[in-house]
Amino acid sequence: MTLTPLEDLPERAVRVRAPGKVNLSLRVGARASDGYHPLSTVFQAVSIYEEVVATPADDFGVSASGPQSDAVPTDESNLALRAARAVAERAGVDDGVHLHLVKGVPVAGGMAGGSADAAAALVACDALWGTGLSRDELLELAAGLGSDVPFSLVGHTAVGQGRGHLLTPALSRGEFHWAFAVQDRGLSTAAVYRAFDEIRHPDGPLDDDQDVPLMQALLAGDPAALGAALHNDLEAAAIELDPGLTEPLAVATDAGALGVVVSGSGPTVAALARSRKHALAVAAAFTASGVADRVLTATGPVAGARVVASE
Ligand SMILES: C[C@](O)(CO)[C@H](O)COP(=O)(O)OP(=O)(O)OC[C@H]1O[C@@H](n2ccc(N)nc2=O)[C@H](O)[C@@H]1O
Ligand SMILES: Nc1ncnc2c1ncn2[C@@H]1O[C@H](COP(=O)(O)OP(=O)(O)OP(=O)(O)O)[C@@H](O)[C@H]1O
Repeated sequence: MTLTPLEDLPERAVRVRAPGKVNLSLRVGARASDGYHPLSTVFQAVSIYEEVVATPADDFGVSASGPQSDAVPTDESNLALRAARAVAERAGVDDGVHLHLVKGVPVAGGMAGGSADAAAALVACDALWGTGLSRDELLELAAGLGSDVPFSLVGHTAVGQGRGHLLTPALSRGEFHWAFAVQDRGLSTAAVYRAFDEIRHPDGPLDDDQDVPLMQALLAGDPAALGAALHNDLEAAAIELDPGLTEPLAVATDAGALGVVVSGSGPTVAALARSRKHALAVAAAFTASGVADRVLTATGPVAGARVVASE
C-alpha cells in the first residue's frame, strides 16, 4: 500500500491506519427481537489497511480514493463521518473535520472495510481534537456505529460475542499467511443474514466448545490445524446469493490451501496458505483461473486502529 508522504500532509493532519478482518470462525444463532443475530466468532485482523487522514475543517466532510472508492458513499451514511460526529458529540467539540479515506480493504467484501474507516476516524478525531476519550469510551462509540467496529479498534485476535461487539482477546502465536479473491460486486450484510434466516433455523444457545480446536491451533501457531478448523455459518447464504463463489473456493483448494472460507458475509474468499510464497501461489491461481476481479495477499494477526502520523 502507498502511504501519503509525511511532508505532503496538510497542517495539523492526523493519519490513522486500521486493518481489515477475517472471521476464522463465525457461528450464528437465531435472529433476536432487535433484528440482530447472536454470534460466537473468532476475528483475526489482517495486513490489508484502510488509511484515514483527518484535517481540521469548518464542517464535516468525507472523500475517498483507492480501489472501489466510487462505491463508497460520501453523504451522511458514511460510517467514518458518523464516527467523527459521534466523537464531537460525546466530547462537546464544535469544530468540523474533513476525512480522506484511502481504501485498501474491499468495499462490501465481508472484511469490515467501512468498520475499519469508522474505527480509524474515532482514533483520528480523538487525536486531532485532543479529546482524550478513554479506550472504553471509544469502544462504546464503536459498538454504536456497527457490530464489527469495536474489533477494528482492538485488532489482533479476539473472540466476539453478542452482536459480535463484545470482545475477549485470544492468544495466537506466529504469523499466518492469506490469499484473498476479491469481487467487484459486493454483498449486502443484511441480505446475507436474511438469506441465512431462510436456510437455517438454529435452535438453542451457541456452542463455543466447537471452536476449541481452532483456539488450540492459534495458540500453537499451527497453520494446518487452523486451516482445518476454519468455519463460517454464513457461507451457504453468501453462496446462495452469489453462486459464482464456489469457483474461488474450489481453485484455492486445488492450489493446496490449508483451509478456505468465505470472509464474513462475503463475497471475498479467504485462503489460508502454508507460507508467504504459498500465499502468492494461491493468489496466482485465483488470477490465472479468472475467478477474482482482484487478488490480495496478507498476514495476520496485526494491530487495530493506530495513529501513524500526526503533526
Ligand atoms: C458478518 C460480520 O462481518 C461478521 O463479523 C458482521 O456480523 C457484520 O457486522 P457489520 O457489518 O458491522 O454489521 P452492522 O452494521 O452492525 O449490521 C448490518 C446488518 O447485519 C445484520 N446483522 C449484523 C450483525 C449481527 N450480529 N446480526 C445481524 O443480523 C443486521 O441485519 C444489520 O442490520
Ligand atoms: N466508509 C465506508 N466505506 C465503505 N462502505 C461504506 C462506508 N460507509 C458506509 N458504507 C456502506 O456500507 C456498505 C458496506 O461496506 P463495507 O465495505 O464495510 O462492507 P463489509 O466489509 O462487507 O462489512 P462487514 O464485513 O462489516 O459486514 C457499503 O456498501 C456502503 O454502502
